[in-house]
Amino acid sequence: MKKMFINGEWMEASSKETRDIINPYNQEVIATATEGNEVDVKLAIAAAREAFDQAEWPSIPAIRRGKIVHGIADLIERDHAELAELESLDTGKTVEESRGDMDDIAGVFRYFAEMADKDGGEMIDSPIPNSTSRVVHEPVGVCGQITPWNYPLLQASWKLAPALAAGNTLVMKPSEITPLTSVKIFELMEEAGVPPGVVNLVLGSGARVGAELSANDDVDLISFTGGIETGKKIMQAASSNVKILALELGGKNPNIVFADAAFDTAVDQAMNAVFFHAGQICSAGTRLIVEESIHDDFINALVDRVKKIKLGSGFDKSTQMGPLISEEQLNKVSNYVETGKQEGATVAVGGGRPDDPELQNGFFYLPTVLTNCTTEMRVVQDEGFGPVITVEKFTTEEEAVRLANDSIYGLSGGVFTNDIAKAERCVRKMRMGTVWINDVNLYFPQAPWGGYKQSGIGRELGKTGLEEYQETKHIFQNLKPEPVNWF
Ligand SMILES: NC(=O)c1ccc[n+]([C@@H]2O[C@H](COP(=O)([O-])OP(=O)(O)OC[C@H]3O[C@@H](n4cnc5c(N)ncnc54)[C@H](O)[C@@H]3O)[C@@H](O)[C@H]2O)c1
Ligand SMILES: C[N+](C)(C)CC=O
Repeated sequence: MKKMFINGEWMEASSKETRDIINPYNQEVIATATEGNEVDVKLAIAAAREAFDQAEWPSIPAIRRGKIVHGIADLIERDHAELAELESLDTGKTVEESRGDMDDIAGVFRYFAEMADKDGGEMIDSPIPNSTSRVVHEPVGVCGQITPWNYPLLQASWKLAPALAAGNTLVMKPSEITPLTSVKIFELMEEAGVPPGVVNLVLGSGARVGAELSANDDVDLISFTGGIETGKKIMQAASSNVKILALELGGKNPNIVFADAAFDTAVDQAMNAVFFHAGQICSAGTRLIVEESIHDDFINALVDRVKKIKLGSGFDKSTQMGPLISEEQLNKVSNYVETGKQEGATVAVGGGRPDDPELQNGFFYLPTVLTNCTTEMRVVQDEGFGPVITVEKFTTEEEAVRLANDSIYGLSGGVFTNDIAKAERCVRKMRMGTVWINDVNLYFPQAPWGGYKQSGIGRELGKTGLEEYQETKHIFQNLKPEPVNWF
């Protein structure tokens, strides 16, 4: 039984309800998790509140907090193989991808561990005679953290590491369908010496655990990664006590390919942009925008390679793409492609489930390329969150940028060209939080991550990722106090 971690103790939900955790490759039950509700999350929030207000964790020297966060990274490296396998079992992604995630995750804990004691505040040149003025950063308090199923531990690490380094206490709610690595990281945080009550884990649904965490007045900050509609609900709930809010939402990310780009690299990267983790990536380059003069050759080359993508178990070394996460997601992607067909898109390859008998129990969908797409189509505007690329054409640089920006989202985008001045002009006009020139889907702890427009509010990672978990305080000191005699 996968349990919750509240106030330093592993426990079952008060209701004793449970949930089966399903392997998306074959629908086998791989674990049973206790299913929390409002009662459990209130208990966890009370523990986090007390741990913060007693102030042991927020007030220990930051260098000691940093050492504990480094210790968590050490344990992730020690248990790297086990964590990667758990993540693949739970999500269906290839073990190779999960290993890469675990490297990134250890790096995120190290990055924020190093930052913990580097902020000594800032002196301000006070305009008032005989005074000092300085700015210090302090932890925000109790943080609620809600994560999605597509990168369960990676998205959790982007929240846990900075929150801890900055001296906060927290309650995390992972996706109810992929809790395995989140449970494991809480075991590792306990082993690393994080004091009781500082980190709390509540398992359960968004509608019950997530909603309570977002609305509860004892929570000072809510950090959410997930879909846009859930983000809007959380924003409303968080208004109850004017919580600090950080939202990492969806994307519908353009990938512009100019005729002068290195052709084979651009084809290769157009695939990397979207077929990792079966396209279930917020920053997946699902909108391919290709210059008309190379469009037909580009699509032919792309389709040739897409046909060869090997689907299968994430544990099979020859597998290049695993299943979708759930039946619900499979239906969503199938309906999305059907919508595209009705709108006039052409299926150049894929467009359905594979007929390989070995894949019938898994939630597999073929890698798919839809051509003849135009910006107003739903398939070009909606986040499908599956292995599907839509292809649009352009003739001028201005048109390419205009198409790329024609979206409610603004998470990420790519530009492929050998003309660096053109690339620079384009990326400066693209309204997205991350833009790549001649590359796709790269992120690392040192650089901020987040969205423009409806892709979110705030930034994770980088210096800003720590600041998200800090309050800013101005301290003014009168060095020569005496009566003012105004009244
Ligand atoms: N911007 C990013 O960095 C980023 C990263 C990963 C995923 N995502 C986005 O996440 C989405 C896929 O993940 P998902 O399907 O798990 O998203 P989701 O919004 O359905 O669920 C995310 C989390 O929110 C919880 N939740 C659901 N309803 C809730 C409510 N009313 N109140 C509080 N919590 C609630 C869920 O239980 C889950 O833990 C995609 O849109 C993807 O683009 C964004
Ligand atoms: C943020 N990222 C790219 C790691 C995962 C998005 O789904």
